[in-house]
Amino acid sequence: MLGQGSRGEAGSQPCRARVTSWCWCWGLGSSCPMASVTQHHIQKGQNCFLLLYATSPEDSGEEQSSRLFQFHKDGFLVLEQFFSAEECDSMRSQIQRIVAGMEVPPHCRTAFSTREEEQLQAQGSSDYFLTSGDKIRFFFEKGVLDEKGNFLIPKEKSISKIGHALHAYDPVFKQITHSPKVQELGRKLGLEKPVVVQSMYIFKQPGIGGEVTPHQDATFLHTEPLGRILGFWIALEDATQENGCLWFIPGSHTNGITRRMVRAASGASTCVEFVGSEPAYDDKQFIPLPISKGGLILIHGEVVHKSELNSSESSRHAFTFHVMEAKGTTWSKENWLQPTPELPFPSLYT
Ligand SMILES: O=C(O)CCC(=O)C(=O)O
Ligand SMILES: [Fe+2]
Repeated sequence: MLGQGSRGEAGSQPCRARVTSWCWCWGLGSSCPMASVTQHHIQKGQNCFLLLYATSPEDSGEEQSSRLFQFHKDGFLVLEQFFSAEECDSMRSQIQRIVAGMEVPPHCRTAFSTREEEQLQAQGSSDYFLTSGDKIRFFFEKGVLDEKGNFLIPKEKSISKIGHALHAYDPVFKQITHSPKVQELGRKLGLEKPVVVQSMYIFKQPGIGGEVTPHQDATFLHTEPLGRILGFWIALEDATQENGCLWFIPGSHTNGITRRMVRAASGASTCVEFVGSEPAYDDKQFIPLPISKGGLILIHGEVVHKSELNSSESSRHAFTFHVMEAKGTTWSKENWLQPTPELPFPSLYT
């Protein structure tokens, strides 16, 4: 079984060694005995995973090692059938119950978007968004509300996402987030003190589910140093190119971030603002990652990813949560999302 335990010696000739074990390297630089191997063999970035080379063949776990190698290389990893159909259905049923009981005052009905201008207009000016980190709140697609916040289409078809604390306050999502297999994966990833910072249920409604423009999650969830954020994205239905699966730029997680969303100074007209800008990526750099219901995609906090408008007739529901390795990490006080006395970021390992 692959684990963190078998710390083999760092060979000076890593290419000849067999990669059988690994841990998360937090960019410890020269104090890390494996740093030279990492830099030589994996990537040049400061924040990267560190492969360890096992000394004994019994430790193998080659398949998992090669998957992890792929994760380090690409910045994302697909784990098919991580959750069962029943687990996916239980999340879907639970969200139906939550939506049935939804009450959102008209003035709180804001559209969710990752387009910068819209974000500043809608989320950025909205306290409803800014204080949603420790709540279960509802965000809507563009064009589904009139000026007074009345629904133009049935409300259950108008929701874009629910966030940002299902993992803490809803029993079904809490159980999934902290499920033994997620915890085991965290341990295999070498996470020592992982905390859950946010969660979202994303609907990608048929016909109107909006695009999520290219971004890096660390733009919104900034840490010092970088490299401490990991997204868990769970397909609750088959995600295809037609209904808006995720797309990634492989290897784009190694060059830091280009943009940050920060809390604006008090008195500003919006609650958040952007510092820096997202480069214009070439569409050809992205690869689609279709995945079946129950699949899990691990998303490195700095990998560039997006999803397109869902113009199909099938929805594309997903549950996603983000974890931070809290050991030796500072959460930015400028992030829109802040831990609160009611909800300090909970440990993944509970
Ligand atoms: O589900 C999507 O379309 C986008 C999700 C995403 O960007 C994320 O979970 O980090
Ligand atoms: Fe994202």
